[in-house]
Amino acid sequence: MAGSDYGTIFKITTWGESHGKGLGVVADGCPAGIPLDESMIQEYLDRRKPGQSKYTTPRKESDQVEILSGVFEGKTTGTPISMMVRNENQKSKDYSEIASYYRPGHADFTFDAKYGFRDYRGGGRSSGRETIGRVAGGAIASLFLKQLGIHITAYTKSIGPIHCNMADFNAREILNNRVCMPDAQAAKRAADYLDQCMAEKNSCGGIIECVITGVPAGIGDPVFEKLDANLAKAIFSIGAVKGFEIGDGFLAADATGLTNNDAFCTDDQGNISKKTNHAGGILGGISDGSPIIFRAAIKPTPSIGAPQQTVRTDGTPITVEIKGRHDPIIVPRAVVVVETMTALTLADMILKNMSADNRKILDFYQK
Ligand SMILES: Cc1cc2nc3c(=O)[nH]c(=O)nc-3n(C[C@H](O)[C@H](O)[C@H](O)COP(=O)(O)O)c2cc1C
Ligand SMILES: C=C(O[C@@H]1CC(C(=O)O)=C[C@@H](OP(=O)(O)O)[C@H]1O)C(=O)O
Repeated sequence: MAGSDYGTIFKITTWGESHGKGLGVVADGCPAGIPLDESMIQEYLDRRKPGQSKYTTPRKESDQVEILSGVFEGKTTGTPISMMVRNENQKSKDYSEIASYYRPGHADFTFDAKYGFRDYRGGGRSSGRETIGRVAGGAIASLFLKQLGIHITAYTKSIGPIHCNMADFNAREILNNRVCMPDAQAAKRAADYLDQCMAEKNSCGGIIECVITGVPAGIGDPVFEKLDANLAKAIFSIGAVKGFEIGDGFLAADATGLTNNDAFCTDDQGNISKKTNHAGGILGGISDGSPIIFRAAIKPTPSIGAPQQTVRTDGTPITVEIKGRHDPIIVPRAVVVVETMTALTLADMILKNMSADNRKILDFYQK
């Protein structure tokens, strides 16, 4: 299927469907010599896997990864790294009904419009389960970036009307509570809100924020390959993402030049930095050395049990109560997907940047 590849030098191709035999990724362009084994990938996949709490889909999958190629004696070899996860808990008969109608908010109608035929078992290729390949490939990109001192942290900033109080930010909470919020009190209130939505067979959305530290100034290309443009594309490619903003984002529209501009300054060591970070760490599509900060808006899960109006594939009106095993909220499961798509984008742009400055090329050849 066209559109399943992402990246230029460090690139991935994801494959598989929600109810097929399995899903996976081929990650190519990763430099040789990076320590890698299955447990390092599994750590990331375990943060994404379904069936972990009452706030995720009850579909129980172990999501155990197998590395099929590209790793020898615990290190990447520089050749394509192929990884696979087998589906174990498909209950495809629960989905026979949705073959005959179009779920509001899901991709059923548009897949039929495009291909004239769709794998209706679960979301098929449009299922959130496809993100397994992104997380596995992006885990490698994250490990590549960590050795450069670049760290990516995403978390749930809000769920429905419940927002984290950033004064209470506690990084350990992100992995500790079921909604991945860095504020324990907000996490409790969010859980209550989710209980209420679930009791009404409804779903809700929220916002994921992502902070990247350690990116030096100078990463990203002008014009069509801007770092912020590529991050927006990577994040928008995740199912259910409906908004992206960087730095002050949409609030910048309410600011003036004086309040929005970040003043430059020089520190004690003579390094140039900025006094504030309204820009979110990117100017002219190129990193400016400040932390990169962006947010993604995630819509409510489309497949819900409450009655909804739709039509059958032949156009007859119908009221549906969708069955199957669905996430009551997508946000917490998408946090690690945002992190790993960010890692893939940055790893690729850093590798592309190696040829940007003749001084660096001369340095390499004159050594
Ligand atoms: C991690 C993840 C889990 C998801 N879980 C569900 C789910 O359980 N049920 C559902 O209807 N949609 C779920 N989605 C959202 C759909 O995949 C998505 O809404 C659908 O593909 C339509 O794409 P769009 O919302 O980007 O237009 C999930 C998405 C992600 C990223
Ligand atoms: C199983 C996962 O989440 C699935 C994402 C999803 C969707 O429509 O996006 C729908 C449900 O599964 P199915 O495709 O069987 O309907 C979720 O359970 C997963 O992400 O691993």
